[in-house]
Amino acid sequence: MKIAIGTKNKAKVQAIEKGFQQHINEVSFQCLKTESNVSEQPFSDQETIEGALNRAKNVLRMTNADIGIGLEGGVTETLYGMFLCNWGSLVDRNGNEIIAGGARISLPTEIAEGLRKGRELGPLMDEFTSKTGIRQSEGAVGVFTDGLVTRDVMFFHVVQLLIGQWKYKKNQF
Ligand SMILES: O=P(O)(O)OP(=O)(O)OP(=O)(O)OC[C@H]1O[C@@H](n2cnc3c(O)ncnc32)[C@H](O)[C@@H]1O
Repeated sequence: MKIAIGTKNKAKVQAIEKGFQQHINEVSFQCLKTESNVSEQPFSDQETIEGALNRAKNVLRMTNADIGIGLEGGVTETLYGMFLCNWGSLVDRNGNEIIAGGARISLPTEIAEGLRKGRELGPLMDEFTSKTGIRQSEGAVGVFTDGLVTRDVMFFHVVQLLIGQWKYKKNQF
Protein backbone atom coordinates (compact mmCIF):
# COMPACT_ATOMS: atom_id res chain seq x y z
CA MET A 1 0.00 0.00 0.00
CA LYS A 2 1.32 3.42 -0.97
CA ILE A 3 0.93 6.27 1.50
CA ALA A 4 1.37 9.90 0.47
CA ILE A 5 2.35 12.22 3.33
CA GLY A 6 1.49 15.90 2.95
CA THR A 7 4.53 17.30 4.78
CA LYS A 8 8.25 16.89 5.32
CA ASN A 9 8.01 17.86 9.00
CA LYS A 10 10.04 15.22 10.91
CA ALA A 11 7.70 14.92 13.90
CA LYS A 12 4.72 14.33 11.60
CA VAL A 13 6.50 11.96 9.17
CA GLN A 14 7.83 9.84 12.05
CA ALA A 15 4.32 9.53 13.54
CA ILE A 16 2.73 8.56 10.21
CA GLU A 17 5.39 5.99 9.28
CA LYS A 18 5.27 4.35 12.70
CA GLY A 19 1.45 4.31 12.68
CA PHE A 20 1.15 2.58 9.30
CA GLN A 21 4.05 0.17 9.86
CA GLN A 22 2.33 -1.08 13.01
CA HIS A 23 -1.06 -1.67 11.42
CA ILE A 24 -0.62 -2.31 7.68
CA ASN A 25 1.64 -4.84 5.98
CA GLU A 26 3.94 -3.75 3.15
CA VAL A 27 3.64 0.02 3.09
CA SER A 28 5.72 2.54 1.21
CA PHE A 29 5.80 6.28 1.85
CA GLN A 30 6.23 9.40 -0.21
CA CYS A 31 6.59 12.76 1.58
CA LEU A 32 5.81 15.97 -0.26
CA LYS A 33 5.58 19.57 0.90
CA THR A 34 1.85 20.20 0.43
CA GLU A 35 -0.39 23.26 0.58
CA SER A 36 -2.90 23.37 3.42
CA ASN A 37 -4.85 26.23 1.76
CA VAL A 38 -5.46 27.78 5.19
CA SER A 39 -3.48 30.47 7.02
CA GLU A 40 0.08 29.76 8.22
CA GLN A 41 -1.28 29.80 11.75
CA PRO A 42 -4.74 28.21 11.90
CA PHE A 43 -6.78 29.86 14.62
CA SER A 44 -9.70 27.52 15.27
CA ASP A 45 -10.58 23.83 15.22
CA GLN A 46 -12.52 24.44 12.00
CA GLU A 47 -9.57 26.01 10.19
CA THR A 48 -7.12 23.39 11.50
CA ILE A 49 -9.37 20.53 10.35
CA GLU A 50 -9.71 22.20 6.96
CA GLY A 51 -5.91 22.44 6.72
CA ALA A 52 -5.46 18.74 7.53
CA LEU A 53 -8.13 17.69 5.04
CA ASN A 54 -6.75 19.93 2.28
CA ARG A 55 -3.25 18.56 2.80
CA ALA A 56 -4.51 14.96 2.58
CA LYS A 57 -6.53 15.65 -0.59
CA ASN A 58 -3.78 17.72 -2.22
CA VAL A 59 -1.05 15.15 -1.61
CA LEU A 60 -3.26 12.31 -2.91
CA ARG A 61 -3.85 14.35 -6.08
CA MET A 62 -0.09 14.95 -6.50
CA THR A 63 0.81 11.22 -6.34
CA ASN A 64 -0.49 7.80 -7.37
CA ALA A 65 -0.71 6.68 -3.72
CA ASP A 66 -3.64 4.73 -2.27
CA ILE A 67 -3.98 6.98 0.75
CA GLY A 68 -3.19 10.63 1.49
CA ILE A 69 -2.49 11.87 5.01
CA GLY A 70 -2.56 15.43 6.27
CA LEU A 71 -1.66 16.60 9.78
CA GLU A 72 -2.16 20.17 10.89
CA GLY A 73 -1.32 22.08 14.06
CA GLY A 74 -3.30 25.09 15.21
CA VAL A 75 -4.64 26.96 18.21
CA THR A 76 -8.15 27.63 19.45
CA GLU A 77 -9.58 30.18 21.90
CA THR A 78 -11.72 28.94 24.80
CA LEU A 79 -13.25 30.53 27.88
CA TYR A 80 -10.28 29.02 29.72
CA GLY A 81 -7.58 30.53 27.51
CA MET A 82 -5.90 29.55 24.28
CA PHE A 83 -5.36 25.88 23.60
CA LEU A 84 -3.07 24.04 21.24
CA CYS A 85 -5.09 21.87 18.85
CA ASN A 86 -4.00 19.29 16.30
CA TRP A 87 -6.00 17.53 13.62
CA GLY A 88 -5.38 14.80 11.06
CA SER A 89 -7.08 13.52 7.95
CA LEU A 90 -6.84 10.34 5.88
CA VAL A 91 -8.36 10.22 2.39
CA ASP A 92 -8.43 7.28 -0.02
CA ARG A 93 -9.26 6.69 -3.68
CA ASN A 94 -12.79 5.51 -2.81
CA GLY A 95 -13.73 8.96 -1.52
CA ASN A 96 -13.43 8.11 2.18
CA GLU A 97 -12.47 11.15 4.24
CA ILE A 98 -11.52 10.36 7.83
CA ILE A 99 -10.81 13.02 10.45
CA ALA A 100 -9.36 12.74 13.96
CA GLY A 101 -8.17 15.17 16.60
CA GLY A 102 -5.20 15.09 18.96
CA ALA A 103 -4.59 15.98 22.56
CA ARG A 104 -5.02 19.62 23.54
CA ILE A 105 -3.33 21.62 26.23
CA SER A 106 -3.54 25.27 27.32
CA LEU A 107 -0.80 27.65 26.24
CA PRO A 108 0.93 30.05 28.66
CA THR A 109 -0.40 33.64 28.54
CA GLU A 110 2.78 35.06 26.99
CA ILE A 111 2.59 32.58 24.08
CA ALA A 112 -1.15 33.20 23.64
CA GLU A 113 -0.55 36.97 23.59
CA GLY A 114 2.06 36.59 20.85
CA LEU A 115 -0.35 34.51 18.79
CA ARG A 116 -3.15 37.07 19.23
CA LYS A 117 -0.76 39.73 17.90
CA GLY A 118 -0.39 37.67 14.73
CA ARG A 119 2.83 35.75 15.45
CA GLU A 120 3.20 32.07 14.47
CA LEU A 121 3.62 29.40 17.13
CA GLY A 122 6.73 27.82 15.56
CA PRO A 123 8.97 30.92 15.85
CA LEU A 124 7.40 31.86 19.21
CA MET A 125 8.33 28.45 20.62
CA ASP A 126 11.89 28.73 19.28
CA GLU A 127 12.27 32.11 21.02
CA PHE A 128 10.67 30.81 24.21
CA THR A 129 13.00 27.80 24.42
CA SER A 130 16.07 29.42 22.80
CA LYS A 131 16.19 26.41 20.48
CA THR A 132 15.54 26.05 16.75
CA GLY A 133 13.02 23.79 15.04
CA ILE A 134 10.83 22.94 18.05
CA ARG A 135 7.93 22.25 15.65
CA GLN A 136 10.00 19.46 14.03
CA SER A 137 10.96 17.88 17.35
CA GLU A 138 9.20 17.88 20.74
CA GLY A 139 6.77 20.64 19.71
CA ALA A 140 4.89 22.99 22.02
CA VAL A 141 3.07 20.00 23.48
CA GLY A 142 6.40 18.41 24.44
CA VAL A 143 7.76 21.61 25.98
CA PHE A 144 4.66 22.32 28.06
CA THR A 145 4.22 18.72 29.24
CA ASP A 146 7.85 18.56 30.41
CA GLY A 147 8.66 16.11 27.62
CA LEU A 148 5.99 13.58 28.64
CA VAL A 149 3.97 13.86 25.40
CA THR A 150 6.04 15.01 22.46
CA ARG A 151 4.68 16.16 19.08
CA ASP A 152 5.47 12.85 17.32
CA VAL A 153 3.80 10.86 20.12
CA MET A 154 0.73 13.10 20.01
CA PHE A 155 0.51 12.81 16.21
CA PHE A 156 1.12 9.03 16.41
CA HIS A 157 -2.09 8.80 18.43
CA VAL A 158 -3.92 10.88 15.79
CA VAL A 159 -2.62 8.55 13.05
CA GLN A 160 -3.85 5.52 15.00
CA LEU A 161 -7.27 7.15 15.31
CA LEU A 162 -7.29 7.73 11.54
CA ILE A 163 -6.22 4.19 10.61
CA GLY A 164 -8.59 2.66 13.14
CA GLN A 165 -11.62 4.60 11.87
CA TRP A 166 -10.68 3.84 8.27
CA LYS A 167 -10.36 0.10 9.01
CA TYR A 168 -13.69 0.11 10.87
CA LYS A 169 -15.42 1.85 7.97
CA LYS A 170 -13.95 -0.61 5.43
CA ASN A 171 -15.14 -3.57 7.51
CA GLN A 172 -18.72 -2.20 7.50
CA PHE A 173 -19.12 -2.45 3.72
O1 LIG B 1 5.98 21.60 7.64
P1 LIG B 1 4.54 21.63 8.06
O2 LIG B 1 3.83 20.36 7.83
O3 LIG B 1 3.83 22.83 7.51
O4 LIG B 1 4.56 21.74 9.64
P2 LIG B 1 4.40 23.01 10.58
O5 LIG B 1 4.66 22.56 11.97
O6 LIG B 1 5.22 24.16 10.05
O7 LIG B 1 2.90 23.47 10.36
P3 LIG B 1 1.50 23.17 11.05
O8 LIG B 1 0.49 23.45 10.00
O9 LIG B 1 1.44 21.86 11.74
O10 LIG B 1 1.35 24.27 12.18
C1 LIG B 1 0.91 25.61 11.93
C2 LIG B 1 1.77 26.60 12.67
O11 LIG B 1 1.76 26.32 14.06
C3 LIG B 1 3.07 25.96 14.49
N1 LIG B 1 2.90 24.82 15.40
C4 LIG B 1 1.84 24.01 15.49
N2 LIG B 1 2.01 23.13 16.46
C5 LIG B 1 3.21 23.38 16.99
C6 LIG B 1 3.94 22.81 18.02
O12 LIG B 1 3.47 21.78 18.72
N3 LIG B 1 5.13 23.33 18.31
C7 LIG B 1 5.61 24.38 17.63
N4 LIG B 1 4.96 24.99 16.63
C8 LIG B 1 3.79 24.48 16.33
C9 LIG B 1 3.83 25.64 13.24
O13 LIG B 1 5.19 25.87 13.34
C10 LIG B 1 3.21 26.61 12.27
O14 LIG B 1 3.71 27.91 12.50
